[in-house]
Amino acid sequence: MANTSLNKDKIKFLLLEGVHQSAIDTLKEAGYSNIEYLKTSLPEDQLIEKIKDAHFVGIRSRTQLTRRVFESAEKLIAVGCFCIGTNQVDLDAAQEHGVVVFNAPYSNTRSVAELVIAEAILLLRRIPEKNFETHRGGWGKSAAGSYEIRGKTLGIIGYGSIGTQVSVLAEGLGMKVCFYDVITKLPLGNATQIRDLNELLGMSDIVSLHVPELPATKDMIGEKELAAMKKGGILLNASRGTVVDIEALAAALESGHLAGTAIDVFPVEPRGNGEEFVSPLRGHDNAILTPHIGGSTQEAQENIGTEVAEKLVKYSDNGTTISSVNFPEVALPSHTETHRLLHVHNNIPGILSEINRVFSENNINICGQFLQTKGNVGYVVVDIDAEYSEIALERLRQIEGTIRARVLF
Ligand SMILES: NC(=O)c1ccc[n+]([C@@H]2O[C@H](COP(=O)([O-])OP(=O)(O)OC[C@H]3O[C@@H](n4cnc5c(N)ncnc54)[C@H](O)[C@@H]3O)[C@@H](O)[C@H]2O)c1
Ligand SMILES: O=C(O)[C@H](O)COP(=O)(O)O
Repeated sequence: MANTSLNKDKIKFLLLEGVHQSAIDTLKEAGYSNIEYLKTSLPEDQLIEKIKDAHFVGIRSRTQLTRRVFESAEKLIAVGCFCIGTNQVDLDAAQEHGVVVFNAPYSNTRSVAELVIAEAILLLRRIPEKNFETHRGGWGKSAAGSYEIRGKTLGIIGYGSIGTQVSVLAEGLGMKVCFYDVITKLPLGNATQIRDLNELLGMSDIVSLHVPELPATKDMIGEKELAAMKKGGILLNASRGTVVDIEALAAALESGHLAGTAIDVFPVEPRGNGEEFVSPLRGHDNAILTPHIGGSTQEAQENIGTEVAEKLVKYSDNGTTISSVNFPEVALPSHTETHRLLHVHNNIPGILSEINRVFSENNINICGQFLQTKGNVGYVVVDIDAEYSEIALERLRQIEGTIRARVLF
């Protein structure tokens, strides 16, 4: 088991939002026992108090890690997003404070893809309305407005990890698939890339959104885009709530322009279970509304727990930052018989020579050195003889532009 300069029982992990038990198991197996576990997210002020003595924090999509939070989190060295999205984290502020952010880019993608396909079938058969009607004592046996999925056209917006899986599953069911993406993508199966969003909207029976939350995707589907969809079309959104203008969607359902919708993510979501969900879509029988559970399956959550916890352990034990979303990526070998210095600094000219001066002036032999920069931050890792690590660490911390430095034994 690798050693850290601080005893492992002093390294505190704060895990929020009920991340899976597999995360705790992974941390404990690696020797980390100082774990505070909360089932919910925390509002900013409470989070600021809790995070003060944490070295690592684990969150899901609900916890907002703002600049203010990073300013108070003096001990924090890494964030684990136990989900795909990282839009809830101020990544620039994290970088400026030398905090590495990891996520789980793939583990829940299959769960989202399965949900989307299931919703498409249910909406084409008008099951949500029939379900409500039957529960109310009605009996609406009719084929009117009900269709097979076979032969229908699915338009995917955002052909990434989830969009591509939806594409493959849809083709397996006999659908025609087209997609729109800002990047030229290799189509899987017989899918076709369409360069114009309006064209895709006009040719699809079902439109499914799989883009990230970005300024460019905010209200990407509004009144104009909904009008460009086929009459009787179906809209699915399991990406981010900001992507669809929800008032315009409600209007498109009310006017009968759309036959149905399934929405898993909303512009404003309750902060936790128990808080009322408010939306203009409530009360529409042809709208499947789910509480942001696209990735909420046992399989996905267990895999995410292990994946992200392993990344945090690796960074703590060894300094590796591979697959970080905001930090220079460095894959490091293990360091037996040497001590490892980790130096995070502002990416400014001359800082590497300042770092190397510490070793040359103190006659310290460098056994291994790794450097990577990303944006405004640089990350240098230096393996040296154990006896010199304390003095070198002290000197490295004095270099102007240093954000954070630590040593691994
Ligand atoms: N509902 C849930 O529980 C749930 C679960 C997992 C992921 N998600 C969300 O799903 C989304 C997609 O996830 P992913 O893993 O497929 O992401 P990804 O990064 O693999 O794919 C996103 C795709 O969108 C494309 N894109 C970006 N901007 C675009 C634009 N303006 N127009 C068209 N295409 C654009 C990208 O080029 C990329 O191909 C993310 O927002 C993620 O947070 C939601
Ligand atoms: O970004 C994600 O992976 C999804 O939005 C799921 O987030 P969750 O873990 O908070 O359900």
